[in-house]
Amino acid sequence: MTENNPLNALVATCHWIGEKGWCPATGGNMSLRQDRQYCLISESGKDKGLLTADDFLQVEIATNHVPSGRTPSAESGLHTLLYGLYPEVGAVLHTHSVNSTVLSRVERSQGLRLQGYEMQKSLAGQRSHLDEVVIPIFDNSQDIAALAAEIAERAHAHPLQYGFLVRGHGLTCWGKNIAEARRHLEGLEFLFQCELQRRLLEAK
Ligand SMILES: CSCCC(=O)C(=O)COP(=O)(O)O
Ligand SMILES: [Zn+2]
Repeated sequence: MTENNPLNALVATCHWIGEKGWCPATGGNMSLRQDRQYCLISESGKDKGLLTADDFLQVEIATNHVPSGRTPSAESGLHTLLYGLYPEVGAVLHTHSVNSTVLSRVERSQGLRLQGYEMQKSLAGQRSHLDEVVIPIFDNSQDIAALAAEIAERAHAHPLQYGFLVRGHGLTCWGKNIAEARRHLEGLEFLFQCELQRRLLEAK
């Protein structure tokens, strides 16, 4: 996967996500930072496994203004929140996998604790399975502005890393570029599957 053309790399990543089955129907949304002021976000209501470059709309990070007048993702406010909070974030991927949807409901606290997995090292800066990685969980809301405000509030107390879950909804994860966002997505999805299976087996 080349990032000589980041938009092409993002489109290829969307197709890969579609093949994985992590964005059924019209679920999910994806974006790419253009610069400090603007990002490109997928258009609302499309099958994200079939996106083309024309399906990405420019959105102003500070205001959510869309110069084209078209309709970007209903969850654009979560993407622009991340770009606004963290200048190092270069790409954001939001998916609706079965594992992220179920695990975020089974885990009733405000964070999913992952520990003991070698694959934690797929996440930037993680060096040992002995360390604990906590993926925050937020209750789902149809009010994206309110959800973004809640996430921002928690992020000020505990800076966000890698991704967060929205309960019964899915995963939003990111990276400094598309390759890193994609690695975080694949790593987290693997960890979610392991954790769900572990809980199922240990409950017997
Ligand atoms: C059946 S998808 C419900 C909306 C959603 O959660 C999502 O991720 C897709 O919304 P978008 O506006 O980005 O198409
Ligand atoms: Zn969603």
